[in-house]
Amino acid sequence: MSFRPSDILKKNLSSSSRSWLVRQSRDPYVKQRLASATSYRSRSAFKLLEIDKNWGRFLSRDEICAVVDLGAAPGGWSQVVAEKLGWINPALSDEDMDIAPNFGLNERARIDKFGSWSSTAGRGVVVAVDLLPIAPIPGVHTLQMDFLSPQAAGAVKTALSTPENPSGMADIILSDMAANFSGNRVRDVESSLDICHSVFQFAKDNLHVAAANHRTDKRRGGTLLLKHFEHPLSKGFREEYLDPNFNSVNYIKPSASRAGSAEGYWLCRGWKGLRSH
Ligand SMILES: C[S@@+](CC[C@H](N)C(=O)[O-])C[C@H]1O[C@@H](n2cnc3c(N)ncnc32)[C@H](O)[C@@H]1O
Repeated sequence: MSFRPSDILKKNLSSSSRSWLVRQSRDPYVKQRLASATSYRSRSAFKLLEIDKNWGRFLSRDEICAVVDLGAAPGGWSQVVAEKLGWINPALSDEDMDIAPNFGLNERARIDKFGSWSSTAGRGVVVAVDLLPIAPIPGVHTLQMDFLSPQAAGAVKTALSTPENPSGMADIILSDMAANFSGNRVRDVESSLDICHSVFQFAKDNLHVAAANHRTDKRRGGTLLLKHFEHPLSKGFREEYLDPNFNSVNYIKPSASRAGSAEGYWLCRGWKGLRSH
């Protein structure tokens, strides 16, 4: 499938729509995603693949068995996680995948070789939440709801509680949630911070704490990957809530994230289990 706006189409569009179309048509990640109907559903998937690859492949560790994906629609991140947990057949091994700098190009090779994604028996549970519907993904339990609603935490907890994960605790919480842009910078940052606070509250009650005895149980403190928008208020949030409660917090701007966007991610590793907020 190609994505090149025709001259007639370009002539009839507003200048902002025209530049959007041109930008899309030149974007290597958009091209890659459109190359196959069975490939990742979102351009965002390449951000998660890049972060995982550059930060210790935290999605693939053996002990990972419960992952929450917040703001998951259309499902690109959930596809990546389902693949890492073995729910989607990774026809090529991780070693074969040379994600950077041409993120996902081996995905094309994988699809060419095997025809389409195929599902297998994986491990663990993935819970994906969004206001919008998410088409089924093997191994992923989807919840269509507002994560900021009072019912959300309980619903996610129930979905996480499986015979394999009786505590209902999460090993990894991912949040790519973003409210629709209003165009008002202050309001947009405030909505992003509301989301960050709500995700932190959920993490506080539901992220695995490191196992007390590392010799018998290798489980580390849980991981939180949290999208936010750069702003002094966001920096304050990080200093007050994230830095004291995780062993490490890193700011990441993946190359698949558009340079002009203020979005960034905090990768917070080693939840300490403090309950001070
Ligand atoms: C950038 S998209 C996520 C893309 C996704 N990571 C992927 O790879 O397909 C952000 C999502 O956040 C969702 N969202 C925003 N506010 C939300 C809320 N309060 N509750 C649940 N989802 C929300 C939006 O509906 C949108 O689908």
